Amino acid sequence: MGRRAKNKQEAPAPLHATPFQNGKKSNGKRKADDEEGPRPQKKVKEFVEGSSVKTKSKTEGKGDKSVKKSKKSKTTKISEEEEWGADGWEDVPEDNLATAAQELFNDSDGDEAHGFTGDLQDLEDDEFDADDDLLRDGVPKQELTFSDDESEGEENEEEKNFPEETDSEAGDEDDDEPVTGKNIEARSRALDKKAAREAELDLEDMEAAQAEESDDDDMEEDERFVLPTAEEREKEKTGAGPDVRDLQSRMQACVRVLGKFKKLGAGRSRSEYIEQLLADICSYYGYNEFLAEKLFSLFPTKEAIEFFEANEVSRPVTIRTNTLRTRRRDLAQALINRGVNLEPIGKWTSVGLQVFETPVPIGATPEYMAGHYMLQAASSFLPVLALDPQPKERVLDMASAPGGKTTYISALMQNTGLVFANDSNKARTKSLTANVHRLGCKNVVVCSYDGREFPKVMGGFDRVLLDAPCSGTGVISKDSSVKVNKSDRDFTLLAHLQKQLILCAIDSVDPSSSTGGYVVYSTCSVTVDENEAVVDYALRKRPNVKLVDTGLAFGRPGYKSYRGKKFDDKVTLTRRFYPHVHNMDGFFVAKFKVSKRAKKQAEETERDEKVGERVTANGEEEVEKATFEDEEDKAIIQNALRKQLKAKGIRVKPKAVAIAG
Ligand SMILES: C[S@@+](CC[C@H](N)C(=O)[O-])C[C@H]1O[C@@H](n2cnc3c(N)ncnc32)[C@H](O)[C@@H]1O
Repeated sequence: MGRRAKNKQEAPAPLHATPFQNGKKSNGKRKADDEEGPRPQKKVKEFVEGSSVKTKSKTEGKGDKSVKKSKKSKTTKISEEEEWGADGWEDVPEDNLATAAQELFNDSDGDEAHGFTGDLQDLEDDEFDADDDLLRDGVPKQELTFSDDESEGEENEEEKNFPEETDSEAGDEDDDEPVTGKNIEARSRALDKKAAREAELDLEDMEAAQAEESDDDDMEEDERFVLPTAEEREKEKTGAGPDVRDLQSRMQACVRVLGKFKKLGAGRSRSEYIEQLLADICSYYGYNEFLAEKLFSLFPTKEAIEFFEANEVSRPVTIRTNTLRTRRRDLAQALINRGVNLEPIGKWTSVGLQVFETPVPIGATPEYMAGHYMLQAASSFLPVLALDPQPKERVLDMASAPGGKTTYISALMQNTGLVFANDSNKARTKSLTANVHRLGCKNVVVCSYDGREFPKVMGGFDRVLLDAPCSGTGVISKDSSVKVNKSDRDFTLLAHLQKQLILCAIDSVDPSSSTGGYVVYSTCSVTVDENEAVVDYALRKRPNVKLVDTGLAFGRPGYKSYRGKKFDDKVTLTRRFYPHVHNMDGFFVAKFKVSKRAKKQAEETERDEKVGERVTANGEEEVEKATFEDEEDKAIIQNALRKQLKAKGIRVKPKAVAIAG
């Protein structure tokens, strides 16, 4: 069994077993899987002075050819995104691209490599002939067949040449045989079948494990785990900290006890075990206590550990075909010819490809430079699929930089209509503009306003996407700084901003749009404060909107209640995506239909907005003005305006500073 089926993002795809599954090591079959092929990079932990943790990749420095982000790229990304959380990795830093491109095409003109936005054909014919020949040497030109490309309406000759596979043929597919244009579709089907067989085996394994577990019960009763005493814990803190293995087995033991508390509780309270487990999670994975607890409380105990484990593993490298420039089959063919090992992501997307190995930098191939694809996390396709933009519509992407979703929206609209790509961060609109040009999106207007200024700036949109600034708790595997740099206050402020933005997004929609009238709200965070609580707030503040089905084929329903706070029943229509369940970044998607406001409703909303109520991140109700006319909002908006003016090189009067006392 090769790595591909294992990493394949068929949804919902189970990730590898974690060391904590069933409180036991992963089963033999999974181990065999692991041994056969590379897997997402696991970070190895080094415990330094008790609780602080350093992480490094096992494959670091080994010359591994599998795709991974360079250290430089990671650092740049973190600094760019630390404020708002990473979202996918659409914004491959331009510097990296330029260097990588130059490495790949030493003969080509650096400026052209930067600025080229034309058609690949031009590149192939002119500058890159020699290099392409080199790259193509030894890789015979292959033919490729995809039947599900959205750009294709008719069945073509090539497809007819591939008869349906029988089960046995699919099963006999050899994983080590190279992927070719001809066999890629068959391989994909075979892998689907293998995955299904695997799932069956998993079930059998699980049943066997459960049976084994009950046999073990007597033994477990004899070997009840005893929590360390307060002194022992203190000693651990002041000393060198527990050994990694001891930590692991203590966590396993706590999970096991909490799973069968009545039997194994050993006279201690549940909260004592939870406290110990949380302390160990902080030491082992390197989270601050606040975030560890916040994330832990989202899941049942065993699943929480699976979530934390999945955050230690890189997500698969995925790209989105830009159908404005090419078709997926042609793109796959071109990349395969360069030696790239790839496969369609899954049935739910007709434009996504998953890259397993590549001998060339995937962010600097001629196809990349010519805008044939976007480096884009699979999760980042989802809000756009939910938005479902139609040709000729007027769409607002309210927080759009660096443009992964904007360019997808533009492609789905087939370069017709208008997409307003807004982002309040002027600096980030540079990479947005670059991507818009590279991908040949001609229906996009880039602008830079604070999203809360809409619809005053502009309204009447058929659809609005609010891919909101968030804490990034869904993308910890890409940006581990989130583990330690988020506090309670950050979540309160973010939720406040998200609530303001979502109302503006709703108010920017034309409720009488004949084709649309939708808002999609998404975040790359998994916390309830930033997701269900925001959606619930919008439903209460805008009685003219209702939640509708996202149309996404997978994902878990949103929480109906959380920590004593009950949300609107329809919140279950929202979708949550998790690294440990779907093998993609943690993500949240909600879709609203906006209707006309009844006059009475409009008046009520207006009144409400003057003295409304706000739900804080902790679920407490607070009285506040919901209009953006209160002092706090004014200050924020003023500040944003000052920044914008400064960025435009306009001199701004210094702020009046109140001097206390
Ligand atoms: C999650 S990222 C968006 C990613 C983008 N949708 C994509 O797919 O490439 C959130 C963005 O919100 C922007 N942002 C933060 N506050 C904003 C505001 N008040 N109004 C508009 N944009 C804002 C940030 O600059 C950031 O680029």
